[in-house]
Amino acid sequence: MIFEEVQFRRADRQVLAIPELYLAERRIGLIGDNGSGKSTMLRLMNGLLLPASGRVEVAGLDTVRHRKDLPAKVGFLFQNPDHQLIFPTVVEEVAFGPAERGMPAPQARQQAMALLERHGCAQWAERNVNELSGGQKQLVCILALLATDPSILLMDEPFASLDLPTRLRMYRRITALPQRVVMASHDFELLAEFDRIIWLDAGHIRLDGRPAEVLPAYRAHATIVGAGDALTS
Ligand SMILES: Nc1ncnc2c1ncn2[C@@H]1O[C@H](COP(=O)(O)OP(=O)(O)OP(=O)(O)O)[C@@H](O)[C@H]1O
Repeated sequence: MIFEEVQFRRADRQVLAIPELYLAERRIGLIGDNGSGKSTMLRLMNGLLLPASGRVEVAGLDTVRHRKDLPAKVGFLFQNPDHQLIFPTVVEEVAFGPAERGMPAPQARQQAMALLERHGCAQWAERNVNELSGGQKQLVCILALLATDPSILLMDEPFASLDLPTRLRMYRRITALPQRVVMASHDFELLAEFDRIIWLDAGHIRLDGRPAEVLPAYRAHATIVGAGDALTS
């Protein structure tokens, strides 16, 4: 994945500026305060947003010129599961991606059932997605994404509403995945296992390196900022 002289604006404001970035590690974490540009960066990688200037290349594809080809290679997990779930039942949701990519419907359904079983949620198969809790919906989104077997997974705070046992299960699952993962997260326990962490600050890369370097630096910054708020409130 490559960012070259990328600028992105919202209304009149520049919200992301990345002069040059080459991402080759298998597990990359994005951290930063709310509004620092993490979601924007992920959406530039999946072609949902296009750079105002510069170039983004993902899985060898220029996101502007090859936008239509990106979904086959790049899986994206939204922060809010309601933005992702479109089918009435859980099994239909998980079976949709592979069926859309040409797998015969019965086989796609069988594979979806196997995936649901492996994650202990086969009993949800015929349930309406709207009847699930927020965390359950999030898990269905993750399984639907894994079912499509993309070569790159982009995840925007995927574990925010999962309970601890489910979160630990998903950690193990993500760690074992062969795919490249880029994940925006505030979950330092998981990010500590990653290969590279990028700290975004007001749309700029403030620090980029190993978790052992970047996570404590961000934590120290957050502590200082938090203490400042406490003193002034
Ligand atoms: N639809 C929008 N219209 C205008 N500005 C937006 C829009 N979406 C995001 N922004 C702005 O872009 C900037 C970056 O937002 P972004 O969602 O990328 O941040 P983030 O780091 O993912 O935040 P969070 O941790 O809260 O999810 C913020 O200043 C935000 O206010």
